[in-house]
Amino acid sequence: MSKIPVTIITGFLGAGKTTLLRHLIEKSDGRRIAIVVNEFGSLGIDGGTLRGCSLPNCPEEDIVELTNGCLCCTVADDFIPTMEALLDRPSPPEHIVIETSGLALPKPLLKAFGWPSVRTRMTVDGVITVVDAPAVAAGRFADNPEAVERQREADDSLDHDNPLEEVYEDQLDCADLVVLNKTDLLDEAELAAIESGLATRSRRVRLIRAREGRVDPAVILGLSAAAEDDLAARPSHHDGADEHEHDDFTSFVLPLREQETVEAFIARLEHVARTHDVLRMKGYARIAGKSLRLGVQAVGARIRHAFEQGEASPGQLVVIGLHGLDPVAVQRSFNEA
Ligand SMILES: Nc1nc2c(ncn2[C@@H]2O[C@H](COP(=O)(O)OP(=O)(O)OP(=O)(O)O)[C@@H](O)[C@H]2O)c(=O)[nH]1
Repeated sequence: MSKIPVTIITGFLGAGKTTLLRHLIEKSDGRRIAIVVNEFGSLGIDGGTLRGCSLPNCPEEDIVELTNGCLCCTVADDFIPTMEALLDRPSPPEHIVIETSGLALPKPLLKAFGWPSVRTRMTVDGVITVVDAPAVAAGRFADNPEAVERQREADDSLDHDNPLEEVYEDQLDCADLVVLNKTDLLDEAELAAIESGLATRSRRVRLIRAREGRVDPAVILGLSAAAEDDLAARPSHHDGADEHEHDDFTSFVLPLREQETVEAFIARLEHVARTHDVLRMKGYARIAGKSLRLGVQAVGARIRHAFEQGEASPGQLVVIGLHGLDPVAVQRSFNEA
């Protein structure tokens, strides 16, 4: 019996995983793909976005959401039973694509493919890591080495771990293919600088550029990497650790009342993004006098919005940031703008 190929799509918060996945489904040429989506934060916004595609080759029942925490930490309870249920369907999918949460470490997930109940029936075709090019260019994932050195000189007991950098590097070092996304937001010199930085990493993988996650499915599906057999070549900051916690990050949901205008709503979000170190916001709200709800997506200070179908009230906003981000202070900033 041939094994069902599984593609894992990973990448930091807001890099463009759902956008890429949506493009993949649209262009998949009738191939029956099941999607497993995992989110950090409790709302299931990504599942809703993908269901909104309404494509004949991706019916709603083929989109499975795992929202009970981070995939890499809930492998036994949630993930394995979900995969078994997909395999046991009367007509199993031809390909399975898993979108991990932006904070997930892909390696524990890869290890799960060694479990007896799935090992003989599935193989990891490839790990695709989506990189947010402007976030890398802005130094989001890298500390200034001189500043770290100064800190260490001042206090040599300092255990300096940058959680953003760790997650980003773990995702890169697990990849079979790196997609450098959002290339529309940088110039050629900036892109070339990121590419040469990535080329110095120990794990050499193919790297391609993309806008709006537009990558030919033939490039992404069918890598035949059998990644589960190749764990040793994929280093992780958490190798040797039994558990991986997400205490470095926090997520909460703000309820949103009806907003007077689109402009006023976006101004509130901009104010929050300026006032707090928010990594990611996504959600929706009802706008006075409009029948569709307004969906919003913010990555750092960059905000996009569009009217969309779906339940509009109560409006909700998922906010993700580093540990210590205070929901009360964020709500206050939102209200005061
Ligand atoms: N300018 C620009 N924006 C993009 C591009 N690709 C995606 N985006 C936007 O970036 C935001 C985040 O995209 P998503 O696809 O939701 O990112 P994600 O990685 O799935 O996010 P999480 O699941 O929260 O980690 C959205 O507003 C997208 O429209 C791109 O190539 N260029």
